[in-house]
Amino acid sequence: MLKKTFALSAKGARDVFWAIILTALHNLSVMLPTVLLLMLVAEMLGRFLGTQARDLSLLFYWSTALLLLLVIYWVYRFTYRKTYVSAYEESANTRITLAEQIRKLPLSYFGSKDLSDLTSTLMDDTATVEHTLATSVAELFGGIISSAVILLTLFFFDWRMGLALFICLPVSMLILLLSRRLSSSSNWKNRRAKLSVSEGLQEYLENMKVVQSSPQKETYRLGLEDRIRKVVRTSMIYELVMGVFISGAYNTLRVGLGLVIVTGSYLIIHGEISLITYLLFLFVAARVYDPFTTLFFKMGEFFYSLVSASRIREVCDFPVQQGEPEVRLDTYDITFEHVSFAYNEENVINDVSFTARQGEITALVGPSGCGKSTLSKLAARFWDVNCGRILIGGRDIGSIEPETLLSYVSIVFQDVVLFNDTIYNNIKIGKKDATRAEIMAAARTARCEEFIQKLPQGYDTVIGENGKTLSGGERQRLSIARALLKNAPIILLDEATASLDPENETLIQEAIGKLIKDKTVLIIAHRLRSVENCDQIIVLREGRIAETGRHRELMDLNGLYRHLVELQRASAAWEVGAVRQV
Ligand SMILES: Nc1ncnc2c1ncn2[C@@H]1O[C@H](COP(=O)(O)OP(=O)(O)OP(=O)(O)O)[C@@H](O)[C@H]1O
Repeated sequence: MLKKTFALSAKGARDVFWAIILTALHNLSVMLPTVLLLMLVAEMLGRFLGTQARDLSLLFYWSTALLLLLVIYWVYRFTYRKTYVSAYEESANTRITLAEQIRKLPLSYFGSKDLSDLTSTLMDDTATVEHTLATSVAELFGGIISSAVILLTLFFFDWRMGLALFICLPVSMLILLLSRRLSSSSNWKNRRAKLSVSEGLQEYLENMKVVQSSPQKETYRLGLEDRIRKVVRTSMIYELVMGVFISGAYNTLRVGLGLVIVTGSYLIIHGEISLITYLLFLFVAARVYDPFTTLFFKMGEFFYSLVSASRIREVCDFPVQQGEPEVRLDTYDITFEHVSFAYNEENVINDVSFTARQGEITALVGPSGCGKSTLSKLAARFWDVNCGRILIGGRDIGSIEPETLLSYVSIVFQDVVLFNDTIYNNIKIGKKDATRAEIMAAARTARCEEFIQKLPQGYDTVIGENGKTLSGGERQRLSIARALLKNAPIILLDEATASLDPENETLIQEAIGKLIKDKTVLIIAHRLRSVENCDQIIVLREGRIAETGRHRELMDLNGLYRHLVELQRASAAWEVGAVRQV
C-alpha cells in the first residue's frame, strides 16, 4: 500500500517498512526508562512504608538504565538511517526513474503538460515526498504500532484505565481522516495555483524582450501578480481548514490525559487500583501521546505530500510507447498507408498514402499548417498514428521501440535543440563513440569550421543555453553537422536551410547531396525552388494529398503546386521599397 501511495521503488518500500518497525521499537524503548523509574518508585515506597528491607541497592537500576540507554541509542541510530538516509536515497531514485520515464513518454504527453509542471513534479513533488518520508511516515505508522502494543500491555494491567487513556485516540484519528476529505479540494486548488505561478514566471522570463517592448506589459505584470495573490489566498484557506481540524484532533487527544486522572482518582478512592498502577498510567499518558502530537502538526504537510505522490504516480503510470528493441532494418523505404492522425479531436492528417523510397528525395510541400511537419514527425514515431500504419523497410514502426527506430533516423528540424555544452559535445551527440577527427570532418562538411575557428576556445567553446551565443544559421549548421556525423539511413529535414544565407545554403546543399546518397530523405521546404530537383513531391492541402509527382509534372497539372510556385515567384520580386509605391 505504501509503495503505491508514495510511488516508491521496491527497495524504498522495504526501507519505509523497516523504518516503521524501528520507529515503533524506538517509541517502545523510550517508554522503558519510565517503567524502570516506576519500579524504583515502587521499591522506595515499599521501604518507606516498611513493607520491604531498608537497604536499597541501586546497582541493578544503574546497570539497567545504562543498558536501556545503549538500546535506545542503537535503535535510534538504525531508525535514523532507515528513515532519513533512505528517504534521501529514495527521492534520488524517484528523480532518476521519473527522468527515465519522461524520456520514454510519447510527445503527445508533452502536448498536454506544461514544461514547468513536469519540472515541478521532478523537483518539488519529489522533495515534498522525501520530506514526508523522512519526517512523518515512519512516525505516523510506527506511532500507531507502538501505541497498539502499549495499549494491549496497559489493558493487561487495568482495562478501565487503558480505555480512559486510549478512547480519545481513534476519535482524534477520525477527525484527521475527515480533515483529509474536506481539505482535499483546497489542497489541489492550492497546488494548481502554485503551478500557474511557475508557468507564468517561466513565460515571463522567456518572453521578457516581448513583454518589455509591449504596451501591454502592465497588464501582463498585473496578471502575474494576480496569480501570485491567488496562491496566498488558496494557501490560507488550506491552512485554515487544516488548522481547525488539527487543533480539534490535538485537543481531543489531550482529553485522554484528563480522563486518566479522573478515572484513576475514582478507582484509587474506591481502592480498585494501587498507587503504582495510577502513577504508571500517568507517566505513560504524559509520553504516549508525544509521537501523535508532533505528528498532528505535520498532518497538513502529510496530506500535501499525498497530492505530490499522486502527481508522481501520474507520470510514472503514463503508458510509454512499446516496441521491440532488437530490430534490424535492412531496407529503408518509408511507406505511409492510409494514415490519419489528430493531435486533439480533429484530424490534421487524413488518409495519407505514399512511399518515400530509399535513395530518393521526397519533398513535402503545401500551405502553412497543412501537416508537413506532422507527417515527418509521425515517420520518427514522435506520435503514433490514429489510423493506418507507417512502414519502414516493410516493418510497421509501431512495433519498433522508439529509441531503436531513432537510431536509423537523422533529424534536422526548424527548432534546433542544442545543449549548454561545448561545440564539440553538441556535435558528438550524433554518434557517441565518434573520434575528434570524425567530429571535425562533419563540422567542416556542414560549413561550421569558419565560425568555430573564430570562437575563443574553438571546438571547446561552451555555447550557452540552447546555443544562445550563436546565430540562427550557425545553430542550424551545427545540427546539420550532428546529422552528418550520425550518418543514419533515413534523413528527415524540416526547413533545413531556413536560416542560411544564399552562399551558405548552396554549400550546405552540396554537403547534404553527399550525405543522402542511397538514403531515404523526407524533406520539408517552404521555398519551392529548393525542391525542384526532388524525385517526388507530395503536395498537401489540409492534411490530405492534393497532388504528387515531379516538379515538371506538377507544373503541367496547373493545380495547387503551380499556384504556390507562382505565389513564391511573385513574393521573390517583392521589395521593401515597393510598399512606399503602393
Ligand atoms: N503539438 C500540436 N498540438 C496540437 N496541434 C498541433 C500541434 N502541432 C501542430 N498542430 C496543428 O496541426 C496542423 C498541422 O501542423 P504542421 O506543423 O504539421 O503543419 P506544417 O504544414 O508543417 O506548417 P508550417 O509549414 O507552418 O510549419 C496545424 O493546424 C497545427 O496547428
